[in-house]
Amino acid sequence: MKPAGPAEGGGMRRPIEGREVLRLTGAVAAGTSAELCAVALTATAAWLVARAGQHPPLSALALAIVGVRAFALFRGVLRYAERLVGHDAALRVLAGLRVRVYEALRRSADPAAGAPPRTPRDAEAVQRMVADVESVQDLLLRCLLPASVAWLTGLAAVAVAAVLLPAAGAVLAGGVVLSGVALPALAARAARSDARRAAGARADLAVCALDVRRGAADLAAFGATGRFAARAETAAARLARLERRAGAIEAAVAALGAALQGGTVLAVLWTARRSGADGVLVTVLTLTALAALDAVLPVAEAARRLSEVRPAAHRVLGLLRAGGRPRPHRAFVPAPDPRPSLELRGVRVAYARDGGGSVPALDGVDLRLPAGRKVAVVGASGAGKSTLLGVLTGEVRPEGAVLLGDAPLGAYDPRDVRATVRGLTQDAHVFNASIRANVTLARPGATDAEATDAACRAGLLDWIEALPGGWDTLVGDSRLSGGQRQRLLLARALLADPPVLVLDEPTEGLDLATADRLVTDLLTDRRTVVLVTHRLAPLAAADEIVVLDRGRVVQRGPHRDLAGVPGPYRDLWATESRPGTVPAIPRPRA
Ligand SMILES: Nc1ncnc2c1ncn2[C@@H]1O[C@H](COP(=O)(O)OP(=O)(O)OP(=O)(O)O)[C@@H](O)[C@H]1O
Repeated sequence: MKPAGPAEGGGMRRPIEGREVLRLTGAVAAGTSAELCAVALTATAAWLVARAGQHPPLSALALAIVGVRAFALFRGVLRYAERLVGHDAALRVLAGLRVRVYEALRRSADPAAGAPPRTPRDAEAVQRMVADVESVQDLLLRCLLPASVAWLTGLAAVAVAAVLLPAAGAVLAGGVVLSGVALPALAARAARSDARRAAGARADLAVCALDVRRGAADLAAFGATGRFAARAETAAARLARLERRAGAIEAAVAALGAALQGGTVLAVLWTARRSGADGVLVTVLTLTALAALDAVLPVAEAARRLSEVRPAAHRVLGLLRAGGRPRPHRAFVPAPDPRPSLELRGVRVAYARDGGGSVPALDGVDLRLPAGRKVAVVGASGAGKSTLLGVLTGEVRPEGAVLLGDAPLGAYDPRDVRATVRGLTQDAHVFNASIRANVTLARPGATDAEATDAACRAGLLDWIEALPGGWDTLVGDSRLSGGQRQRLLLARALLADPPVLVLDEPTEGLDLATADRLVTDLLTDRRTVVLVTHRLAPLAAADEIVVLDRGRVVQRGPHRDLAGVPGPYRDLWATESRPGTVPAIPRPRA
């Protein structure tokens, strides 16, 4: 049994590590100190002006003058320190979070480790998760940090005011609660429903814009550009309306905040005067209240942003919880033989339908693959061919039994399964890297001779050698023709050299002669091969051909038998043998 990787089986850690919590606390401390310096600066300056009006000796003002200078200086320095420490902590949290989220995504997408089959929306979900992680930065820097600083500053200002004049302290406390708690709650509530609607409108606009951009040529050819552009414009107008509304709410919250600040300042002034405090104290308390509310009012903006980023933060946390939950320790059976048999018994796969219910992609499929057997799978589009390969590789978990050697496929370490059954599946990817890196990805230790041999068998070598950059030429999905891409992926699959090779349409995009030569070569290989193909000409070399229709095996046997009996295979064979016809499996009538 192989040792588990560093992240495998790791328990759920806190979303933010202890050291980052310490850094963030430091940022809050620096931010609060900066805001307190600002409040103290206003209060001291107020005292200085009011006291100076009484014409005291200069020495009586000296300390306050020094205080004003010191508070102004420290305010700047501390604000800088807050930005520095806060951003440093947030970026560190983000860096750690990214690694853990990708790890959790990897685990949650590993079907062999218990993940559900992939859905077409998986890529969308991964993209959204990447954006979600970025929004955690906003959560820290624009929500939690400013809100903590504001509340602590408000609390300290209320305490100081209460010491100077308890009644004024009580009034200021009321103003702080209204501006720091009630107003933010209101702002968050208004923003929440707006954010939901705006997110929907933004997604609609993105889909429309993507359709117009990607399908520009088709739309122009069919004269439908105007209709699709109008759809995009409607979506854009709806988004603009929502954004204008959000702007109006933001302005209303700011106005309400200013009114609360003004009201609190006037109330403190009135209370201080009524309590008989001297003019200097009244001035100090009034301006302290003004500065304290200046510090507290940003909580409303933080709350508004919080309601925008909260769904994203929930999704990240949910993923970390699901992906980081300790997996029960599983004892795997030892790796299979170097040339194992593979068998499906009564295999059934049903995919969930969007509107509810499920649709069977495979229904009671049996398949025996003793070591070295060559099987071709044919059938109409949607018949279940790719799903069948997914079951063999462990990507799709079916009902029924899948035996690798003597043990169920699920009893093996997923890494052993991957090393034993693999090949070319429909979602294989060409990376933006050199041809060499793309081909040897399957076996990083492969020698040049082995890579050359795989490329030669895949019919790729002549093309590589004709390139000025040869094996070091940079490629990527968008820089290759369909045939080049397929051959490159096939070379990678051949170099992997697994005991059971599964190939989904390996000859797609190749000319017929090359495709037939390639399939014949694959079907005379020493290993087990399961091949999905639409081209029947070279299938005489296969031990068995399995014809699928709507998830069921409707015919099976060698080419010479199937081609001689009435049925979908003979129909297809007749069509393919007729010159100038496009092969296609006809569906038997239901
Ligand atoms: N992830 C999925 N979610 C929902 N339905 C799916 C999913 N994958 C496949 N299906 C459905 O299962 C059925 C079998 O699909 P599968 O891809 O196995 O067919 P196929 O024979 O390989 O088709 P093709 O030749 O077009 O690739 C189809 O009806 C398809 O729509």
